[in-house]
Amino acid sequence: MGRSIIVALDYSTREEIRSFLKEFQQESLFVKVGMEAFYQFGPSLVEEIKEQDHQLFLDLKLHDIPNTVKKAMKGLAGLGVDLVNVHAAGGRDMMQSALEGLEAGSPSGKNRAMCIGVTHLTSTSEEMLKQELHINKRMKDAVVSLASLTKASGLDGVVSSALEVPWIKKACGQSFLTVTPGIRLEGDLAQDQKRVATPSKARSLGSDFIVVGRSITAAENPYEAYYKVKKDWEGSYVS
Ligand SMILES: O=c1ccn([C@@H]2O[C@H](COP(=O)(O)O)[C@@H](O)[C@H]2O)c(=O)[nH]1
Repeated sequence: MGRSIIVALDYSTREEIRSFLKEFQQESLFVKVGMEAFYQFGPSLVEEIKEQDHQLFLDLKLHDIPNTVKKAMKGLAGLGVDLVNVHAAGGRDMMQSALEGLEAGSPSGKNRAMCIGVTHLTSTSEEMLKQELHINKRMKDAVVSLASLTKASGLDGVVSSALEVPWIKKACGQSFLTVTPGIRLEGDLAQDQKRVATPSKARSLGSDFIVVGRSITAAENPYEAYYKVKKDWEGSYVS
């Protein structure tokens, strides 16, 4: 898996998802289906996207007891997605069970999907970490602590903000994947995101994947916005 942009398909209708993807018939994208789309449109949406040869991150952030997560992951593995995730706060047993379920459910002859752990959501601020979650650590230390647990549990990487990537790579190694949402083009509103970076900043900090939703999907012309993000991420226009 090379460094790339993952487009969050957070649309409220299936038609909007279809018309976005229609613009990219000549190009294979890496897209993300999250709770909003999956809970409405289900596995058939995943199948439809995979048939178009796009890579797919199914972002359902599983967080439950180990047995439940193992069985849920076994079911998701059958969908043939490329990347799945769990909340690292579920702990080592839960994360290892997720991997067991993923391996058990993967189509025979195919590699299992990559599995990553969500550290602290990019909508969490330093203040919220202390005041609401009662974690008396700096954000970077709290994120590295969950990243190290994720690595020790055998997962392939983490979700964090781009701002913590250098510390994660230092603690967990360069090949440990960092998938970073909270991406905004210069001048875009952060909205509910608290730990944000531009695509070029994320790249310079070492992110492997940036996850971009509203800067693309809510733009007047999402197709052009995708290439604007790509230009900032790669440093040159590729179309
Ligand atoms: O910590 C996290 C984990 C996941 N997300 C998801 O990424 C996208 C970001 O959307 P934007 O519109 O670019 O803000 C969204 O699907 C989230 O569920 C995240 O933002 N932070």
